Amino acid sequence: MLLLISPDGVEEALDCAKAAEHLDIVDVKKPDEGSLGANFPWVIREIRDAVPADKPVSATVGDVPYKPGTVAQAALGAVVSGATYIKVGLYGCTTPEQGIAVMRAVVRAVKDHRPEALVVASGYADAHRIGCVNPLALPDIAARSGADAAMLDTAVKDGTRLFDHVPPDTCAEFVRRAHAAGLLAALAGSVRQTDLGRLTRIGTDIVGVRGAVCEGGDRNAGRIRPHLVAAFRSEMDRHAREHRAGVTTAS
Ligand SMILES: O=C[C@H](O)COP(=O)(O)O
Repeated sequence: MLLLISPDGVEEALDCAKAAEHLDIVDVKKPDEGSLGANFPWVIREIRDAVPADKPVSATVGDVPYKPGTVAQAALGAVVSGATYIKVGLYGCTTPEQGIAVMRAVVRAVKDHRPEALVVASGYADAHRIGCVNPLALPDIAARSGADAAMLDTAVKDGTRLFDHVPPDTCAEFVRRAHAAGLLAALAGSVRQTDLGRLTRIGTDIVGVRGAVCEGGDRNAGRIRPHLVAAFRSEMDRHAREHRAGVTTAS
């Protein structure tokens, strides 16, 4: 399982760089503009320059509306600025068809510019609270639009968590559908160390976190700390070892 960490700007990205050996992807976002809030192109560029070259930089394009043209332009901005994972939160899409229309436009915009960049179609575990497309529709949306990964995060960061909205069995079905379509499966949403056993067992490819590696577990007031990133990775590694050895723990 790969570890994706979401700093809110250049300063936190520098702290991520100090913990680079413990993480796999640095994800640029602007949390005060939403769960998948988009940051400025110059911030993506600065962060690309600040983190080791062998660590991919991801950028969120935003909690986007059902406006394929607008979103395709934003996605191009992210890839031109140096991101090689482009994440789109389908916030304003109420049907799979709308999600596919947005994601097809994004895939074309991104891959015309940089064919090897990975496009991530993200839905929301708490979709029922915001009226957007059902979480289990994401793998099909991603596959039919030519994206590379399907993801779930939470839209409302109020302390509720991924498994509060999409139970582990349903997350397992999400992962199964993504893998059946040849996609990566990414899961996030106030994930804690105690969730890592289940995320490992269901075959999650990428886990995305912010709050769990911030001081006090606070994604808004706390800052990302390198030692918390190291501790989180260590717990991931422990679960991976136990999974390989066939050990099942309670969490
Ligand atoms: O993409 C990952 C998100 O930033 C997760 O943030 P969170 O762990 O604070 O919910």
